[in-house]
Amino acid sequence: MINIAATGHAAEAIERIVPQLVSDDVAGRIMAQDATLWGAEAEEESGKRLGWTEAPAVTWSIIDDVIALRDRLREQGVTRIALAGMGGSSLAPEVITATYGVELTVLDSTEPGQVLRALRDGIEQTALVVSSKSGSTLETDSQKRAFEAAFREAGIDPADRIVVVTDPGSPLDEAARAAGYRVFNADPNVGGRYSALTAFGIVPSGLAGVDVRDLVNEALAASQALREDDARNPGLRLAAALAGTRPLRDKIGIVPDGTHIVGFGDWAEQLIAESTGKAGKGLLPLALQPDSPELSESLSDLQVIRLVGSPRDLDEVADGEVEVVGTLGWQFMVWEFAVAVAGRMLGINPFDQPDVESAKAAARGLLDAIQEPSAPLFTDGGIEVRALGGFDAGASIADAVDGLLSNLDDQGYVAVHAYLDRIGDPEFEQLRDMLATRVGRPVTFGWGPRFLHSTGQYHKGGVPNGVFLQLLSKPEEDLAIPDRPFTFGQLIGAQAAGDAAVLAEHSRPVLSLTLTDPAAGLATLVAAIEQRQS
Ligand SMILES: O=P(O)(O)OC[C@H]1O[C@H](O)[C@H](O)[C@@H](O)[C@@H]1O
Repeated sequence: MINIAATGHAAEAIERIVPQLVSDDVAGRIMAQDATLWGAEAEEESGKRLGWTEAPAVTWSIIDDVIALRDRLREQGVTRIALAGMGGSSLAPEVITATYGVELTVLDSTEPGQVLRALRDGIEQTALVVSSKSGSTLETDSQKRAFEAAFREAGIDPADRIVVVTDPGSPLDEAARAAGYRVFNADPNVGGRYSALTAFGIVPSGLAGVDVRDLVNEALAASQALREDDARNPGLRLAAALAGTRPLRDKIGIVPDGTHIVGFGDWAEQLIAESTGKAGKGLLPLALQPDSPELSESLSDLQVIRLVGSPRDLDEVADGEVEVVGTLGWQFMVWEFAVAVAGRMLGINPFDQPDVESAKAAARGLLDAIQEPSAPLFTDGGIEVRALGGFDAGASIADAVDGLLSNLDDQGYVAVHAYLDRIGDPEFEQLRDMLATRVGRPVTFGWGPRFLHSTGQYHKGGVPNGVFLQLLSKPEEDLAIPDRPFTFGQLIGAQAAGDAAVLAEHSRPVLSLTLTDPAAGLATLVAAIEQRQS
C-alpha cells in the first residue's frame, strides 16, 4: 500500500489540482496509454514510452527464468553479481538490492579506481550483468570490455558469466547473441528512467538474490489503484504536490525519514530531473537527509517530501510538507505515474531527454583527438583551478569558491559534480552540507559520470540558475579500455571537460578543480568553504 499525507501549501495544491485531473480522466487515460496527454508535439515520443504502465504484468513472464539462471550460476560457484550500467540501467537495481539487504556490485562509473575495484574484487566468483537499453552507452560498453578481459585473464569464458539486458535489436543485443551471452530483452516501449519494473530492475536484482516476486506483486497492485479517476488516487495526489504548488516550489527535497527503503532519492532524482528538466523549466530533485541544512532554512522554493515508516496524524506532519509511506513496488509505480502527470501540468514532454546528448557529443569530440587538459589558471595547495562561464576565480581556492558562489541568485542552487571514486572517496559528500550551510540555498551532489545520466539533463536544460563545482582527481592508476584508443582516465576527463563546456555554453559558471592529492585537496576545500563562512 501507499499513503500520502500533506499539509499547508502542499495540501492546498492537492485540493485545488486533483479534482481537475479527475474530471480530465488523466489517471484512466495514462494507464490506457493515451499518448495525447502531453500535447501534439510530444505525441510521437509518448506513443512509444508508455509501456511502463503495464510493466509489472509483463515482467511476470521472466521471473522464473531469472530464478533458474540464479540457481545455475550458484551451482557454478558464482557468489557475487556485478552490474555494469548507467542511469536507468543501474539506479533501480541499486535501490532494490539495498532495500532487500542483498549484495550487488554496481559499476556506474568510468573512474579508474572504481573500475579496478569492481574488477579485482573476486572475479573468479563473479557474474556480470551488462544493462543498456540503447546498447550503445559508452561507459557501459567500456565496462563490459574491461570485464571481458578480466574474465579471460582469470581463465573464465565470458559467455559463462555475462548476462545482458537490452532492448531487442540494439547493437548490444546483436553483439551479445553473437558472443553466446545470455540475453534478456526488455520492452522497448519503456524509457530508461521508467524501467525499474522491467527486466532492467528485475534481472540484476533477482540474480543477486532478491525475492522479486514480492516487488512485482506490489507494483501490480499499485497499477490497479492508479487507474482510478478518483480524488484518493495516490499518483494524482503526489503529482499535485510535486508540480501544483503556488507559486511553484521547483526544488523537490526527498528525505528518507524512517522508511525501510534505501537510496530512493538517487533513483527519484533521475526520474524527476530527466523527465521535467527541459525547455528552461522543470523540477530540481534533491536527495536530502533529515539533518540537511536546507530543511531548517524555510526556503520558499523547496517542497519537502519525506519517506516515513508509518502514517502519522495530519497534525504531526510539518506545515507544507508531504509524507509518503509505502513499499518499494508501490513507490516505483506511484512516482513514475506522478512525474508523468507533473510533466503534463508543467507543459513538458516527460519522456525525452534533449540535453543529455550534448554532453555525450562534447565528450566524444574530445576523445576523437585526445589532448592534454587546458593549462590551469593557477594551482593552490595542490589543486589545479580552471574556471568557465565568465567569472573571476581570483588567485586562491577560497577566492575561486567565492567567485563561483557570487553568481548564485536567490532562486538558484549549487551543484557539486564529483568525478571521483564514490566507493573509495565517499567523504567528499560532506561538501554538500557545508556548501548548503554556507549559501543557505539548495545544493545537489552528483558523482560523475553517473549524474550525467540523471540530474545532468536538468542542469543543462532546466531552469538556468545553477552554479557548478566540478571535482576531479589525477588517477593513481589508470586502466586501458580494451580495443579503444583511450583509457578510463582519459574518458572520465573528457566527460568532465565536455559537460563543463556545454554548461558554459549555456552561460552557467563552472569551477573545475583537479585534486592532485584527494585527501589534502578535500581538506583545502573544506577550509576554503568554512573560512568565509565564519
Ligand atoms: O540504458 P542505456 O541506453 O545505456 O542508457 C542509460 C542512460 O542513458 C542516458 O543518459 C539517458 O538519458 C538515460 O535515461 C539512460 O538511463
